[in-house]
Amino acid sequence: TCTPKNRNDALHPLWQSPLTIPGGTRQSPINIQWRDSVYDPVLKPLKISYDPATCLHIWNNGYSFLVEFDDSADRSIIVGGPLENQYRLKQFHFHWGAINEWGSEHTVDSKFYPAELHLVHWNAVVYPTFEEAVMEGDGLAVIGVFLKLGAHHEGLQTLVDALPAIKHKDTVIEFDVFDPSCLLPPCPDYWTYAGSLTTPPLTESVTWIIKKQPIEVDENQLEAFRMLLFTSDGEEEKRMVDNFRPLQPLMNRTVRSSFQ
Ligand SMILES: C[C@H](CNC(=O)c1ccc(S(N)(=O)=O)cc1)Cn1ccc2ccccc21
Ligand SMILES: [Zn+2]
Repeated sequence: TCTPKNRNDALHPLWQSPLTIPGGTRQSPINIQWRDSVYDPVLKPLKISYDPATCLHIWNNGYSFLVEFDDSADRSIIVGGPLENQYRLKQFHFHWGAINEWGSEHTVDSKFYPAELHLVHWNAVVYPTFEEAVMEGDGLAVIGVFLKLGAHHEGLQTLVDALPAIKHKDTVIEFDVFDPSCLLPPCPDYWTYAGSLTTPPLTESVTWIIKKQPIEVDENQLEAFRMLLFTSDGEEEKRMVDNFRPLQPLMNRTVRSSFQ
């Protein structure tokens, strides 16, 4: 079998794209080594205000399932934390594993969680469109929330109940009211670092805000994620699992914490 001359040339099976961006210096995800993170007293609390009525639809895009929001005005926004401007919520989605041993994109002290939620926001103060913000260093802000196996999560169940209707790639259903705040842990503590999108185009445009405290979901809810398919209706079925990118080198970056 022909193996790439080095791992960097390996193609990731899921995305048929290089595992590393040539010249990439701020790629995501990364391992967060708790003891190496630096408390920054200048970091403000993150202020989150979402309008549940901005929710549009939930769909399977062949990588994950995502809930999209009306981002034509400043109705669902985050501000503060490490951010200079306010950022508008565009969508949220998840990454998960085939089994509970792995599935998250970021790790904490090399520990994987079974899944990770990403709430994707863009800097509409500075950039006219999301597409342009995707290409800029301060264009996006993504809140990462770890999911751990535990109690049933009421708020998540609303999403889980919709999944059978979007089993196949490119299926979508109306989703008119949902407040993503119910998916956030109560603890305000977070880590933050400069990174990238974890799927193509892998642009280095994301200020990552990773919540320290995970939310708890139960086994049935994780299994519901795993019944989704990467494939379209009529194609040979491929279960949507392990849709996370491998860890990327920290390089010359410091992870800051909002807590001591
Ligand atoms: C990026 C955009 C599609 N991707 C995303 O929006 C996205 C958002 C968050 C993450 S994560 N997992 O890091 O939170 C990953 C991908 C399409 N798009 C817009 C402009 C554009 C230009 C070239 C190719 C695709 C393009
Ligand atoms: Zn993601």
